[in-house]
Amino acid sequence: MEGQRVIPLAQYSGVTRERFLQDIYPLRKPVVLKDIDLGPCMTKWTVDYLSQASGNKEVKVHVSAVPQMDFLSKNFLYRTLPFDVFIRRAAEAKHTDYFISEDEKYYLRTLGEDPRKEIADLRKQFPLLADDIQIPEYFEKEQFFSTVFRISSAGMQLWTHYDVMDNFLIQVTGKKKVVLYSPRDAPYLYLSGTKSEVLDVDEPDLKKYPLFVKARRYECQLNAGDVLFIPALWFHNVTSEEFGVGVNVFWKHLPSNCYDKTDTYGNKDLAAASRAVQILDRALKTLEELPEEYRDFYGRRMVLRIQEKTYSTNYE
Ligand SMILES: O=C(O)CCC(=O)C(=O)O
Ligand SMILES: [Fe+2]
Repeated sequence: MEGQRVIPLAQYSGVTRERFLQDIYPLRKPVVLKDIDLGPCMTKWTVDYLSQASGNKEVKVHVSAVPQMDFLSKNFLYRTLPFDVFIRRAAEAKHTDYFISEDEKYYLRTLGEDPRKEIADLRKQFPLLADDIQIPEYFEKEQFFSTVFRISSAGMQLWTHYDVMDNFLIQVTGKKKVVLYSPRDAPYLYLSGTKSEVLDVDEPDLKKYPLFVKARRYECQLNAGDVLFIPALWFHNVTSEEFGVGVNVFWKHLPSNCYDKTDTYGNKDLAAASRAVQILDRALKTLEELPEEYRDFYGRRMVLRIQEKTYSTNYE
């Protein structure tokens, strides 16, 4: 976007668990951690090796004719492929076998065996490969939620969204550009559930999304070996500049009973948040019983009350 200010993320090198927990985690801001020992995956995870290690495991992938995936127009397909076929296609620019076109793009976000009930865990779904990666466990064992493969073709862009768990996005191979927005800027992102309708964050349609200019754009480049800490609720938009293999680990920042028990992706709103939204919907339905003049009056007063009671004064 013309002239928009970009706020670079802070970067730290060789951060230990102790330092992370003391100095970085409490700030609840995204940061890039460099030079962390991620284990043998850093040299081992070539296309050939990945294909051989877990080749015949079936994976469900996103396939798109264009690099910018669009959840509104659904310009992508879901297809199932053996892991080795998927890896080869994601790594090549032109395909001889394809679903849509010879330059279609691929994206994999791994799931549990039964995606509705089971949570993604590399140790269960890819045990051989899981041994190659040393996940920075800068949280208690009980807080662990999931480990997810994020593998994409060069150019692929994933829409802006938030997740409800804390997250380390570990870039093992390839390069990514990640654009982030604070949870505070949610009012400017035109949300549809957990996703932003502003798909093109570089050239947004400002006639359609005029408030988007107010969203402060944080940005980082992830190179092989980098780990991005994404706190829960921080929006992220990810573009793979090269074919690359990433793994992300979600963990629970709050006590387990705060989360939705049916959440297998790490992106269902907290149980109390969903309940509050339902109650608000009922209040809105009730306000419809009033004539416009009164609805407006009580509506404005309720907004004020919500602001007074919920907004944090802890602004930067
Ligand atoms: O890197 C990607 O492909 C997306 C990462 C992401 O959305 C996440 O880790 O929550
Ligand atoms: Fe995410």
